[in-house]
Amino acid sequence: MASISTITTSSFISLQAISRPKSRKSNHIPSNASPRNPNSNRNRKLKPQKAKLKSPPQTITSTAGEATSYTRLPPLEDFTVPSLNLGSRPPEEIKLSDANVVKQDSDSESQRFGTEDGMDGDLRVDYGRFEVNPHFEEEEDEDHEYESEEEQEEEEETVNGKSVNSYNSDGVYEGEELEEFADGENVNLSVFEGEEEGVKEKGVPAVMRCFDRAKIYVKAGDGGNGVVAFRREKFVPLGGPSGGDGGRGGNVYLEVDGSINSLLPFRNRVHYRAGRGAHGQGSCMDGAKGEDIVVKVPPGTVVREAGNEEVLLELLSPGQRALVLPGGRGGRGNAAFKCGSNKVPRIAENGEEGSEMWLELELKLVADVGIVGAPNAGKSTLLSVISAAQPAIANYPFTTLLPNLGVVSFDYDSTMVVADLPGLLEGAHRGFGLGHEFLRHTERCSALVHVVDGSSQQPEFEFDAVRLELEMFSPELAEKPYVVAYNKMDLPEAYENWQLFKEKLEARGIETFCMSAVKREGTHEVICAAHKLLQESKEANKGSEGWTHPINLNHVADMVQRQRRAPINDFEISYDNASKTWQVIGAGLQRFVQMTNWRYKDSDTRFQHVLEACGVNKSLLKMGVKEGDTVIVGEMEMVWHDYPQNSGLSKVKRGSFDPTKWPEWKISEAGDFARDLSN
Ligand SMILES: Nc1nc2c(ncn2[C@@H]2O[C@H](COP(=O)(O)OP(=O)(O)OP(=O)(O)O)[C@@H](O)[C@H]2O)c(=O)[nH]1
Ligand SMILES: [Mg+2]
Repeated sequence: MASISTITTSSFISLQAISRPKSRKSNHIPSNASPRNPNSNRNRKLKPQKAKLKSPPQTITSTAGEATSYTRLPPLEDFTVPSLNLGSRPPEEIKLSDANVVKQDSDSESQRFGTEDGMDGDLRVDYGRFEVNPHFEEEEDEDHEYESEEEQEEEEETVNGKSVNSYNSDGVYEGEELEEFADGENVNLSVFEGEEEGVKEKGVPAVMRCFDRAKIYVKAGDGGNGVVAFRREKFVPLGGPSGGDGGRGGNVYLEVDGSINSLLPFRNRVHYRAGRGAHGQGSCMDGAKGEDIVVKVPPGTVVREAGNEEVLLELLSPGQRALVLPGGRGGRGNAAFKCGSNKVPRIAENGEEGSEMWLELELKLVADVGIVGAPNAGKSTLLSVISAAQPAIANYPFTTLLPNLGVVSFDYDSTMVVADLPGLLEGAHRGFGLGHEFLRHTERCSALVHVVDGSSQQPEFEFDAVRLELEMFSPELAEKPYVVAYNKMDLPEAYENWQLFKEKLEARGIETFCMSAVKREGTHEVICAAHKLLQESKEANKGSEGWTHPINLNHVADMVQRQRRAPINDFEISYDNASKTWQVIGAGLQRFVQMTNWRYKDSDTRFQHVLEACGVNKSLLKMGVKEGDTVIVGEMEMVWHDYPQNSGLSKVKRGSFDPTKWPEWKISEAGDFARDLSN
C-alpha cells in the first residue's frame, strides 16, 4: 500500500498511459470560450484532404458585375414560374395598407388580378405576406446544427442542388419545391395574424435571394513532422543527428477582391484548407512550407466567428488582406534536440496542427446614401435617373429583390455612392416582405432618401409606416439624417395630395421635396439635398472616431496564436468523482501533447520531464490524486501510480535513480502507436 511518505518521495509523476485516442484533436480556439475547454476536442476524423488547395476558385471572379452595380439580378424570366408570374402583373398599385389585410376573400382577389386577361387568376399573391415555400426556411435555417461535417456537406450539396440546379439553362425552374404551386393554386399567403417573433420570409427561390451572408470553414495547414535521422557518410564516423524540421503549414488569408459583388461563390464552396507543411528529411533538410490559401471576398465584408456577435474584421477596400489563421509550426527534427548531455537524440516532434474556424461573412454595401421607401414608390427609378445604374423598374412591388448601387457624379468633381434597397412593408421588422433583409446595408450610409409614392391613397401613412419600420429595425438608423422625396408628381392624384402632405410634414419640422422621377423633374434638388446632408455628416465626423480601416489586419491571427501558444505551466485541473478521472487542461500542454511523436523513445522521457517541470505532478499530488486514478492530459489518458513498479522498466531507467514510473502502453488499446516499454 502506498503510504504518505511513499507518495512524497515519489514526487515524479507516475502516470501510466492506458490508451491514446486515435481521433485528431481540434486546435480550434473559440474566442468566447476558454482555450482549455475540454469540449473543444474533436473526436471525429476530418475528411482527408483531397488535393492541394489553391487560391479561391476562378468562378468567384466570374460573378463580376457592372461598375456601377454591385448586385446581379437574374433575368426576370428566371422568376416566371407558373404561380409567380410577377412580370405580367396588371399595373395596379399595391398600397402599403394592403399589407394589413390578412384574409381576403377569393372574389376580391380575382377582382384584383382578374381572369379575363388570360392569367387564370394565378397571381393571387399578397405582397404583404410574401412567402412562397416554407420548405426553404427549413433548408436554409442558419442556426441548424450539424452533427458532423459530413452531414453538413451533404446538406449543403442538397441545398445547392435544389437552389442552383433547379434552374435549367433556359431559366425555367425545375425544382420540386414549386410543384405544389400549380396554375390556379394560391401561393402560400400564410403569415398569420398575431404572429410576432421569428417570422422571417425566406420563401423566395434561392436565386432571388441576395447572397450577402455566408458561413465558411477555414483551416490553416498543419506543420510537417520532424524526423530522426543520422548522418552516415564515408570518412565521417559518428556523423551525428541530421533529422530536418518539418515545414510550416500554410496560412489562411481573407482578401478583398473588387471584382466580386456577392457572397454567392461561398454557396458552392464552403471549406477552405491551407496546405500542410512537408515533413523534414535526412541530411538536415527541412520540409517545404505548406501552400497558403487566399479566400477572396467582396468589398464591404464583415467577418465574425460563427456563433459570436463580435466582429473580427471589416474588409472594405479592394486589395486589403488579412491573415486569419497562421499555419501550424513544423515539428523539430532530431538535429534540433542535440545537446551536450544528449548527442544522439532519438526524438522528433509532430508538426503543430493548424487552427480551424467557422467564419460568418456578411456583406454590407458601402454606400453614402440609401434610398428607402415602400414598394413601388419609385426608388429604382430615382437611382436610374441620378446615376448610370440600370436597376430593374416595373410597376409592381418588389421589382428590386437585391440592393443596387449607383455612383452619382456632381459637376464639381464630387461623387457619392447611392444604394437602392428593396421596398419596405409594414411589418418588415418581423420579416414581412424583403426590405428588412437588406436594411443592415444602410447602417453604413450617412444619409437616407425616403421616397414616398405620391399616388398612393395615404402618402402620409405610408411615410409614417416606413419610418416606423426603420426605427424598429435600428434606432440608430432612424436617427440618420434624411430627405423626403414625394414622387410621381406628374400624376394628378399625387399632385393633388402634395400640398396637404407637405404641410403636414412641415408642421412636424420635416423638409420635403417633390419630384417626378420618370420625368426627371425635381430629382436634382433631392439628390443635392442628400449630398448636403452627407457633407454635413462627414464634417461632423471629421476628427471624431468615424469608421476607419484597422491598421493591423492580422490581429485575428495574433489572437489565435496567443491562445495557442499559452505557457505550458498555465493549466487547470478538474476532478470527476464518478469516473475518478483527473483532467489537466491547458492550451500549452495540449499543444505539447499533440506535438509529441510517440514513435520515438525519447519522447516518453521528455514528456515525463515536462509534466514534472511544469508542475502537473505536484498539483495532482496536492489535490489528492490516488493510486489507480485516471489522469487525462490533452489526448493522453494515463493511470496514476504512487510508487515505482519494477516490472519491465530497467531499460528506461538505466543510469537514472529517479523513482519515476515510466508509461506502460497497452498494446491492445493503443493500436499502431503502442509498444510496451517493459520489453
Ligand atoms: N408616373 C410616374 N411613375 C413613376 C414615377 N417614378 C416611378 N414610377 C413608376 O413606378 C413604378 C415603380 O417604380 P420602381 O422604380 O420600380 O419602384 P421601386 O420603389 O423601386 O419598387 P420596388 O423595387 O418594387 O420596391 C414603375 O412603373 C415606374 O415607372 C414617377 O415619377 N411618375
Ligand atoms: Mg426598385
